[in-house]
Amino acid sequence: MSKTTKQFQTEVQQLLDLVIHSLYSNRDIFLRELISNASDAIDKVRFEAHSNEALLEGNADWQIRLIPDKAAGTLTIRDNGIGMTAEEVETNIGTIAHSGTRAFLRNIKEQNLAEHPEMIGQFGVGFYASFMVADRVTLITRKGGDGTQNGCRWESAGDGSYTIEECTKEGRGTDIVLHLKEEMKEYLDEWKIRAIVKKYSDYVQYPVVMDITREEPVTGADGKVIEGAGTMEKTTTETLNSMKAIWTRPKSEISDEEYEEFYKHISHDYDKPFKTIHYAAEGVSEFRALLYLPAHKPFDLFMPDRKRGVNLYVRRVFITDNCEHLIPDYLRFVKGVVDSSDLPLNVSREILQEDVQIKRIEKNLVGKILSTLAETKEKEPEGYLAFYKEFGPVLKEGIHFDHANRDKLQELVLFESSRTDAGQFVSLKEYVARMPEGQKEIYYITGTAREALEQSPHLEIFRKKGYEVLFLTDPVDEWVVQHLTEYDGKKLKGVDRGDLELDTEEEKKEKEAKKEEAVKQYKDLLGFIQERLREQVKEVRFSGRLTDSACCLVADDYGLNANMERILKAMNQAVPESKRILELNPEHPLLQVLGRLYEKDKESARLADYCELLYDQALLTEGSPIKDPLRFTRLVAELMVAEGKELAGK
Ligand SMILES: Nc1ncnc2c1ncn2[C@@H]1O[C@H](COP(=O)(O)OP(=O)(O)OP(=O)(O)O)[C@@H](O)[C@H]1O
Repeated sequence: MSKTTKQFQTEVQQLLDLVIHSLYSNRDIFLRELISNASDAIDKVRFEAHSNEALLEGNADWQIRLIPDKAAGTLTIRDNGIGMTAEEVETNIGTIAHSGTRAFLRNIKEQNLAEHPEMIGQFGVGFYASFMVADRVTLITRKGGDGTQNGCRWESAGDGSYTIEECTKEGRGTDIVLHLKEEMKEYLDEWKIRAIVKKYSDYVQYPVVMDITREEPVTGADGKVIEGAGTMEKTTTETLNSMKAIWTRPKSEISDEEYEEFYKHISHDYDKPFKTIHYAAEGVSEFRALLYLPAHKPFDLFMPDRKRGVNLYVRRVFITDNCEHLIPDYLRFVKGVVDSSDLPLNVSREILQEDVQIKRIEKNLVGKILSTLAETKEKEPEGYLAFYKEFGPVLKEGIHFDHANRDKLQELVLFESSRTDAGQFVSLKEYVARMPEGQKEIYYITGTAREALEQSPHLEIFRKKGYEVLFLTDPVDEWVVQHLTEYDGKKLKGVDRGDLELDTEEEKKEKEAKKEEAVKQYKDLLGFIQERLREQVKEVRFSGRLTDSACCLVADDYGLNANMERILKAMNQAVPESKRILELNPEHPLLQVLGRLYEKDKESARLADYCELLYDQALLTEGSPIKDPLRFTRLVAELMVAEGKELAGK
């Protein structure tokens, strides 16, 4: 392959522009990113060499070497990791594979990145961070096991294009040569480099080395200083990091700053973590875990191709960052490291899928995370609330998927309610504790937004009775309530489904009497409305839940409610045919008008129109779309005109 010039994928260039122009608040991190890539590359070759020793080329002296060259103005980061083929360079460096990340980048333009660098930090600028300090970057790499002539040289000035060509390269691995910008030459300074490595990469488990040259007194063959002989330059290779995997150290010896830096290293988050969980499990399964609960949700929390957050190590050797069964999906926001003493080093990724040790570890991690959350909720309610606002919708998925931990999870979930202010939450325990006497069930309403739910006619009777209703506005809530059907011996009941057990015996009798009276009076009318709306509803009946509104739609106990219908449609799923019940308020004046019209002329077109309007009204008040908005507005307009004419005639 001769030297070719190629264009970056649009989003890569966009990312580069963002890095160059917006991310100047902490340039030092470029070195952390490159050392971290080098360390990942060594992890990979070390792991793959278990099944293919040829990759090693006889060199297992793992090392990341930093080479500052003041004369050339370059800083080189050299590793003897896995290296890349030319194709890999093109896909890894020239493109962004994740569609979610691409979409995010497209949208990020409008944000003020200079003020919110954490937005971009969320997915890690990785290699591109080089361009914060360099105006040209050369990458020379060769894949382990390939011949020395199969190297690849890539170069770019970060201005939209790059060149790529083949080259020879002696050692396996990758050199990143940063041609430092004039004002970035401080990164050639030994002390600056030392300080950055110590701060950001101390725990990297391979030696980060650098040649250090010092003026020293001349010594003789016996190593003794020769008096009066002056000084000479002496170069020694020094390891700059302690290489102590932070998770293997005792908790008492680790400072908050160290925990924080490690979190930032693995998560690319700019913020501190919300909670750090560090422990050693002993017994059936032996492992150490260092887990973090982030403070803010990443942009890709709901994207299917997001990265997993917990890396698996076996006795300090990295195995995978993609172990599916290490942590359940509903805790996918957790970041960290698990280091097992039980698994074999050459465990294959396929075996991991089925491994009983992994299942044990998962069970233990989940238990620890949930108990930490429970403790936090108890001791730091405000902190927990802030965390819950970020991750509550994900945590709630556990109620649906994690049967074994449902009891614990139901203590962790929070909901807004008719008694909380917007943005404030209540737990099920608190709800039950403040239930007024006489209330037997826990009530909730599902929908898309609190503002809409507050207006719902379904709440009227609950307001009157002083019963609190939980507002379930996350799409996942519909699934949550399918599994969370009871709490503390009390049934959870949707206010928009089935019959409600709200009244005392006396109230019931009174209401029944009223209903009977209404049925007697409007029996034929009820039948007539039902007939007119045969296509739309299953039944028309009088309501016990309305006090102010004229009508509403309710689902039967197992039918689809309006919210579920909306969610399924939004997911492009087939919505099963399910008609609901139209409930009418027997005391509403509208019913009397309909009654009079019916008596006067059953065949009247206006009566038929009113039936339709009634149904549309019920749909609109619950926030559902009506089938024919044009016809609806025409009917309302006609009504207004008729009213006008009547007025004129008076
Ligand atoms: N020193 C290296 N040796 C081998 N491969 C590398 C090296 N540096 C980068 N790569 C490859 O390039 C890819 C992109 O690197 P980049 O730093 O941009 O992102 P990343 O490391 O995958 O993601 P993140 O920085 O978010 O962890 C890496 O996934 C890796 O495959």
